[in-house]
Amino acid sequence: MTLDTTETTSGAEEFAPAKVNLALHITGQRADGYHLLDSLVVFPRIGDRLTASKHQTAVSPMDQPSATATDARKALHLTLEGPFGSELQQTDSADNLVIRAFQAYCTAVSCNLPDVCLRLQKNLPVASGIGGGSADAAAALRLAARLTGRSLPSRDLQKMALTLGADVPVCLTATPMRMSGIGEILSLLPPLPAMGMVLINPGVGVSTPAIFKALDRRDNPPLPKLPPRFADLDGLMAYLQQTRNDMQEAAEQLCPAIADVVAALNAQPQTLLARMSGSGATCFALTRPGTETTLATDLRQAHPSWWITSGLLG
Ligand SMILES: C[C@@](CO)(OP(=O)(O)O)[C@H](O)COP(=O)(O)OP(=O)(O)OC[C@H]1O[C@@H](n2ccc(N)nc2=O)[C@H](O)[C@@H]1O
Ligand SMILES: Nc1ncnc2c1ncn2[C@@H]1O[C@H](COP(=O)(O)OP(=O)(O)O)[C@@H](O)[C@H]1O
Repeated sequence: MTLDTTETTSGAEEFAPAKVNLALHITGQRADGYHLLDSLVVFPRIGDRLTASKHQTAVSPMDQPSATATDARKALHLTLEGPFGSELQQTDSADNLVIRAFQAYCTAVSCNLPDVCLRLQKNLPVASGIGGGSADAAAALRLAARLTGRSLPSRDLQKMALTLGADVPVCLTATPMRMSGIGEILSLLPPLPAMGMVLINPGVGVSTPAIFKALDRRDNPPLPKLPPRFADLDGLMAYLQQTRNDMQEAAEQLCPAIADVVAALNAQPQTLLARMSGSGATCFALTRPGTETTLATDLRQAHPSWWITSGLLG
């Protein structure tokens, strides 16, 4: 995917695509408790948007943001908008991964924080297995690099990303990757065929550490050997059928709605593969390109309370 980075009259913008684990094998555990993964990660054109604009001294009542959080100590202002913005409002803005990433970057390049207002359009559900916070952190690192005009060697940037979260390094690439270690070892995948994707969250937040803790096994086999290329979408599906999400069973036990989502996706003719992403509760279906919209529409009618969205991959 080409990352959508724009300069507009209102400022600079970074797209923060969702991270979807097409397969997630848990292969071990480090002495510090972190789990070793072997995962195929992709980035649909579905995500948050982070914008930086020059400080405005006066804001008319019409322009008042839906929710505003200010990091007073450092003069970085973060406005939270969009369908899930208010959920993050309860958290201190200094803990928001956008602010943490900005601060970490500016410290590393020995720059003052740029005098900008940050605006996060939060379209992705929070704590939902699609790395919304990690995607935002990665977008903030990219934006900080643009605004300060100072770059970091890629090895240092990846190291910094890992301190913000195990999923942040892969989100920095926003490119289909095989991810291993605890998230820091990344390798390119063979080119993937075009496909559609539907994401569904049943409206339940799931705690990543809680699901890791609840796992029955931590020594599962790694991913099967990847072919040099996938002939077509059917070839990719045949490969993915041999893979799993090793967190899904534990997540379904703690959050039974996940099994309902996967069953609802599997009952639709457009679905080629349905599975949970990350530690849940968001699940995805892969479809032939063009059929993802009807799948999303059909399920929205049957399950109006679920968050359902669709997009293309590749
Ligand atoms: C499970 C995955 C799969 O992609 O996705 P999500 O469900 O978060 O989307 C990730 O490994 C999550 O990465 P991320 O959400 O960045 O995790 P972090 O903030 O670094 O860690 C949160 C907590 O999860 C546990 N953790 C995380 C990563 C890992 N490889 N092993 C772990 O045991 C640790 O208990 C840690 O304290
Ligand atoms: N910008 C952000 N977006 C989402 N979550 C954030 C953000 N900043 C901090 N967080 C915190 O990070 C945690 C993990 O969020 P998230 O990345 O959405 O989870 P997941 O990786 O499971 O999808 C949440 O509990 C949330 O409080």
